[in-house]
Amino acid sequence: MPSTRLANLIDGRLQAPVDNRWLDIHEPATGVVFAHCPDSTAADVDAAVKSAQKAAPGWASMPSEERARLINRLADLVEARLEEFAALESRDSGKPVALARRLDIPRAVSNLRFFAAAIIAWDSESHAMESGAINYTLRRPLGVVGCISPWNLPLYLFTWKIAPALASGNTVVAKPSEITPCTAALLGELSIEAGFPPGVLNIVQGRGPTTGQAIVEHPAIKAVSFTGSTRTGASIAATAAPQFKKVSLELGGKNPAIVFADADLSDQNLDTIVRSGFANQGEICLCGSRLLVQRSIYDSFRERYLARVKALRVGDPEEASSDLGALVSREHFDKVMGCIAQARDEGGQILIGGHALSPTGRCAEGWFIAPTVIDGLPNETATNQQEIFGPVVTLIPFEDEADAVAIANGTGYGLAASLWTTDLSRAHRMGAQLDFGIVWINCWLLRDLRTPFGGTKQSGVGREGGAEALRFFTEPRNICIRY
Ligand SMILES: NC(=O)C1=CN([C@@H]2O[C@H](COP(=O)(O)OP(=O)(O)OC[C@H]3O[C@@H](n4cnc5c(N)ncnc54)[C@H](O)[C@@H]3O)[C@@H](O)[C@H]2O)C=CC1
Ligand SMILES: O=C(O)/C=C/C=C(\O)C(=O)O
Repeated sequence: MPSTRLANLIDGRLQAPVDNRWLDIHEPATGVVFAHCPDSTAADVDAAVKSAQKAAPGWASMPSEERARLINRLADLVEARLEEFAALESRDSGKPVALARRLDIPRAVSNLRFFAAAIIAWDSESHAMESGAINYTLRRPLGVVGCISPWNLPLYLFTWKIAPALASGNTVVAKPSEITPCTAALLGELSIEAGFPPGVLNIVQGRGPTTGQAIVEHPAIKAVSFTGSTRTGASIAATAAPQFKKVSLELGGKNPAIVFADADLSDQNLDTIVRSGFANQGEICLCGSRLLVQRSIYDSFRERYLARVKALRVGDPEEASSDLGALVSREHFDKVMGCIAQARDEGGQILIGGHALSPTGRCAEGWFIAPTVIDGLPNETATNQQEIFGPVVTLIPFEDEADAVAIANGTGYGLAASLWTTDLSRAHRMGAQLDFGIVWINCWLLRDLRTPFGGTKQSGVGREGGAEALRFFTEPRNICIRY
């Protein structure tokens, strides 16, 4: 298949970057370049912002039912081409096509439909004063907003940002990751077919420090919604603060999965615990990369857990039988292999995996790593403190509830914890004590799009999802009427 050139979507038209410079897009499963993406500059961003500014008044004053209709139309178009999107997402990111078909693309469709419905159902607050006045809150769109998304769940997270931004009446300048730009580019094409007015949704492809930075810096961008690394989140916050821009930052995690001796360790629950560590090659900020197990069941649990991890099949993402595919890039593969080497240096015992894999055939040169489980490292080690973002899980024993809370909270991150217990009182107690934005009890990644989504500490600032996202993308105005 000849390699293709992706385009920017600016002012309702597919355009090449002003400087005509392009980035190579690799297929992680083979290491081969299969597409080229615009290496856009500040000039492309500026053109997108100007178009978004022009479109803003019309889009903001359009009835929300009409905005919702267009967003639903886009969802229908994505759904109609689900297979094509899933194949492209898999090729671009290395994830199994089965996962993209089951999770990524359906969730992208749900994101669009959810916020199309949410904006119609959204109501405004009012506060009556006994002294004879009534207040109500108007929520106005911010104007032009920036949405910057990462490579691990490309279309899933891209739509998670643009859907609430558009539904609440903002015009958007969005940038997907330069590592996985393909599905956002296809979505951009479909937005033209759906009938979005020019300038409402602009997609500028390119690198973080250039294109991304230009979006964050642009004075006409009123807010930035970002998902990605903690380091980049800090840089975005530093750029945005002097301009008093709103920021929503969804950053890294070092999440605990906590298994008590009284947990229901059915096959189904064990499968979920394994999935929480290794889904999407461990490249999800919510993955339970620290597996805390009560000491009284440590040995028996470890045996059953390892048997299941051993059964995971790593291979060609195109094969329906592959549970894990390739890591997203050579650079990320090197980072994860470096983390495994560091764990060895710290005295960790590799129970399983710990090495790269070379599937035969077309994937021989791909960036595959065997699911890896490491034992024997205290919580304070770098391995247990740094986000690895790969198929690597550490096992950590704990004595009792207080010990589990101390170890779980003993990290600079605070995104998501999962807790496995049949003791309901313990579940409530720990739910209140765990310093994480999300606590899953006897489940993992069970998502209700109405709930607040985000983390504490270095995992970010603000919440996405449901009304939280609509609040972020709007400015409240208090109207007070005396009668
Ligand atoms: N929490 C999460 O969901 C994610 C965490 N990560 C973590 O980050 C590590 C590095 O991965 P990267 O791809 O380098 O993540 P990154 O945070 O640099 O990239 C995420 C997005 O931000 C953009 N970006 C980068 N620098 C920017 C800047 N100065 N201004 C504006 N936008 C900018 C990128 O182009 C991309 O679209 C991973 O190993 C992983 O640990 C990566 C992706 C997602
Ligand atoms: O909204 C979700 O269900 C998942 C979000 C995941 C991330 O933000 C991530 O992995 O970066």
